[in-house]
Amino acid sequence: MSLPLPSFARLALVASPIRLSTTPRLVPAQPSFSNPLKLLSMVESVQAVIGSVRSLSTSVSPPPPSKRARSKSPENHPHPPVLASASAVAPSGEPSSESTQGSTSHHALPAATAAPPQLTPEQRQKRKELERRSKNKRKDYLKSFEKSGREPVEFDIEEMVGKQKFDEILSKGEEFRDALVRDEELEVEIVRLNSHGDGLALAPSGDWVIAVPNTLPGEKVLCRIISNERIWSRAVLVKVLVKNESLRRDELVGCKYFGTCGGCQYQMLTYQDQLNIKKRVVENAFKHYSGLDASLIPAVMETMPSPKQYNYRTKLTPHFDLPQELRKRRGGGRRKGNNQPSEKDAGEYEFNIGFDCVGTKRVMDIEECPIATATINKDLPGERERVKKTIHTYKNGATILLRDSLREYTSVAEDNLVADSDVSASPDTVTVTDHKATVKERVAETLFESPAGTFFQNNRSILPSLIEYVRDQVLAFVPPPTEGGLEADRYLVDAYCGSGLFSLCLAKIFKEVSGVEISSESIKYANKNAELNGITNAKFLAGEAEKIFAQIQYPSDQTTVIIDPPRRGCDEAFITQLVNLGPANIVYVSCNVHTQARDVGSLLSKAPEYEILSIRGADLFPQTYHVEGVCVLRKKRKD
Ligand SMILES: C[S@@+](CC[C@H](N)C(=O)[O-])C[C@H]1O[C@@H](n2cnc3c(N)ncnc32)[C@H](O)[C@@H]1O
Repeated sequence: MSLPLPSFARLALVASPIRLSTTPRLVPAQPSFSNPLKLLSMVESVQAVIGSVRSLSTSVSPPPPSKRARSKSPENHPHPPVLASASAVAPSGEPSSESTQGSTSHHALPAATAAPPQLTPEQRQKRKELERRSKNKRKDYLKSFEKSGREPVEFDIEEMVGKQKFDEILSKGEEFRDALVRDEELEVEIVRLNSHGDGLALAPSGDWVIAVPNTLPGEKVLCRIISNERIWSRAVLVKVLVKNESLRRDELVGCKYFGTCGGCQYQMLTYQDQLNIKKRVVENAFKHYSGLDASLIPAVMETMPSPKQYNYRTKLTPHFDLPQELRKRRGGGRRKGNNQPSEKDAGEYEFNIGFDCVGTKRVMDIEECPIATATINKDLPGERERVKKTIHTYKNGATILLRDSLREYTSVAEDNLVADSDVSASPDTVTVTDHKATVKERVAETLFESPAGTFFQNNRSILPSLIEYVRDQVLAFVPPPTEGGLEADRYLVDAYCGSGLFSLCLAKIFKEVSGVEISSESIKYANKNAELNGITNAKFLAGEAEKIFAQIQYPSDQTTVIIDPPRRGCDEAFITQLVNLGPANIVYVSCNVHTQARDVGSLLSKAPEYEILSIRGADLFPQTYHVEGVCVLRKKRKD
């Protein structure tokens, strides 16, 4: 019987010496293998592929444990076109002559040692160059795979080209071939969105996928290829030829840069459609990354909407590269004295300050950002001007920080915090640009201070609903009664607590709360914030999240743990100790639903006594593809 051909997901199984890091990677559901012989021969076949990869990339060394997991996932649309099966999506046309030539070279890639027949010196040179590029791409891919596992887009590709073809491409080592020619323009039909909000289309060859930002399922578009990735190519939209009339609402677009700036993806959609898309992203994350049987995953709830859909971002970080001209004038630092660029000529340099363009790392000039608060937009021109005037003082490019802070807690009217009509700069808020300066926030009645350079949630308008939702999840759990028949006390562990958002907002419903956070600066402010709010039942600890478990002695059946880690998710050590504590309730909040799904799967595999009660996305970043996940778990009661 022919073996299922290896994919990189399975490749992870055999790359165990590299995998045995303390940090779990974003690895999707693994198939269970009942037949050890089959597994063994599959391992051998995978090792053969690894061998060929390693022979091409001898310098790949085990990378450090995961620091960051990329937020990508497959995407389904609220009104998805029927996904064609592999056979139904067979090539709709022959590859162009250029791409055919390209693929000839790439097909030869796994057998890089075999001498090519009768090639001209130019052809040999070209072939060498392609091999070098593929080798580098493989190296990069392996590194990123070690960090974050299989990319969500790969699930889309596998479904679109068909599993058999997908596995075949990997086994032949053809996944990095230059399948499409750069700058080539192609007419394609978008069949779905990926988790980054890009439309995905099958290339004419039928065994490759093209991602085209700013397109929607069902649309026919003209796109221009900009780069080849792993089994897919990036393209930019040239023109929508046939638009999706039921989804595309270009009149809703609220920004003059939309379509060119890489910051937002969904401005051409109604808000409800944005929420529906995000719900599908959460569903697919749990389907592909939790490794759980579908029966254990409850139906994903409707996405929690943001009261503000524009002017909500309280933090903006435009960046810039050092102008080439300035670099040249510095002469690599060799020029001395009066020849050095000075304040006098700072204004001469032309450079952009803003965000990356769609699909590239080129910075585009951004003078206003309608998803940022009106206060930030009021102060953005001044900050840009300051950078332009002082550019000669920068050694390199940099990122500038603008944070919207309340001036005083007392003066802020509730509707200034949340109303969508707040489009002119509020007199109650001020922009802070110094990383060390203090930012003031209020979430319902709870007041917060934190240094501008540390973490605080960026959409102030949705925080009251988010906190209320989490509070309801905690209160829905009634701890077993005490001997006197009274409701027992509740305890909270707030892991990855920042400056105390969850613990302090919820302190009232607990007997005691304990927060842990790696940033000692944030912990300093968490303690200050407890004082600021007159909260006396909160303790905070600076350190790795798992350190908290040695510090608390809460009765597990009365304890809730809130987890809100960075994008890379929780460390294995944390999950193990969480399982040892065995709290009654777990509320896992995450800005990366893929690592969240992975961690929840890992938790349930270690502790099957837990069940998932609910999964829900929260829209902290309207107009963009980002979605925050909230997953509630509970220990099954014996009674
Ligand atoms: C997404 S933020 C959440 C913060 C807080 N819950 C809030 O909503 O404001 C994640 C936090 O985890 C912290 N962090 C990162 N790695 C950590 C670790 N290994 N242990 C504890 N905290 C960590 C970061 O400093 C950051 O403040």
